[in-house]
Amino acid sequence: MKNKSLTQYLVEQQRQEGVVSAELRLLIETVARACKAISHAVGKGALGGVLGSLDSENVQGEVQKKLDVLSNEILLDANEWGGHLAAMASEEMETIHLIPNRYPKGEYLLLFDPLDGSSNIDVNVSIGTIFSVLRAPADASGREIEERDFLQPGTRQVAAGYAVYGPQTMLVLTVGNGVVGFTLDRETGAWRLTHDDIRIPEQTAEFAINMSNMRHWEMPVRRYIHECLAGKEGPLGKNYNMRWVASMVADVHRILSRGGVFMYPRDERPSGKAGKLRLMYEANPMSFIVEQAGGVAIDGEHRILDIEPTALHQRVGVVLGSREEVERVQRYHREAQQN
Ligand SMILES: O=P(O)(O)OC[C@H]1O[C@](O)(COP(=O)(O)O)[C@@H](O)[C@@H]1O
Repeated sequence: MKNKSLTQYLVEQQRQEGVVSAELRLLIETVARACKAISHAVGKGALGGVLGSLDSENVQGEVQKKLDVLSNEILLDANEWGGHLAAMASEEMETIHLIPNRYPKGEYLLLFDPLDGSSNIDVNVSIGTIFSVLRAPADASGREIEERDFLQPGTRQVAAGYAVYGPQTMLVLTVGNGVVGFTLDRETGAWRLTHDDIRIPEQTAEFAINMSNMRHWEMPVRRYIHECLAGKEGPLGKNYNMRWVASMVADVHRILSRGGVFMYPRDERPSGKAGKLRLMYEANPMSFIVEQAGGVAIDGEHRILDIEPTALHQRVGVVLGSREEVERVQRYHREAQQN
């Protein structure tokens, strides 16, 4: 049977489930089109002159890669004029991006990490784009959108997704009605539904963490990883495998495909306490997807989606994936507090 297109899927969600408005459908299709353009740029690599770094740094103080900036521009240009957005925010921009006055405004706010896993760009390893969609607050109508309008907990997201640029280009999406995956047909340029109702297995024996930071992790995470490393002879009674791509998109995609636990924990140093990953455009969209696929996502102790954001570029600890393992880490945090 022919695989459904992204448009067909969204129209069905609009008609049958009522979870997607016409404006949200346009928004998601526009983001998907932009991801297709980013995928083309990524695919050209050195032939397109897109590899390497620029002299600039982003708001996080990280050196910007050419593809970071290009992907950011592709997403801004694609989403400015359609009339579906009130404003955008990006990892690559210090402050929010208002829709220019020459274009009509819509009711949604779009946040994105245009190219996640930048350190993998030049070495031809999977990278991705992450996005999150919120509604502009009702009291924002008739006035200019401000940064505080974006500071909503992840539970308010109406859609979230990522594109992974790997051996295949895929778009994984939730509109709050489960998780689905589309594969880009490179011959026709269409997104085709290939992964219906993605579910994360509850149990796993695979973890993903940057082991080089072990000395900085908070104690409950150290305890958990020590137990994983102890294998069959240890308290967990099974041998674990480890994977770390260093692109959150690729690591989370593997976990959605075959289970596992992904961790970028808070650390013990005062300077690093909050973690590395960004709440609004990395942790929140991924947590929404993971929960919709039956998994769990916490900052160590608390559900990530319940966090009340205080800043656009806020960082957060992340432990997400298969239910049993994530709940174990959470339990270790509780036990550490009781002692
Ligand atoms: O290099 P590290 O410390 O292992 O960090 C890898 C993590 O950083 C990230 O790449 C985020 O950084 P960028 O958004 O700058 O690419 C995550 O995708 C990944 O999980």
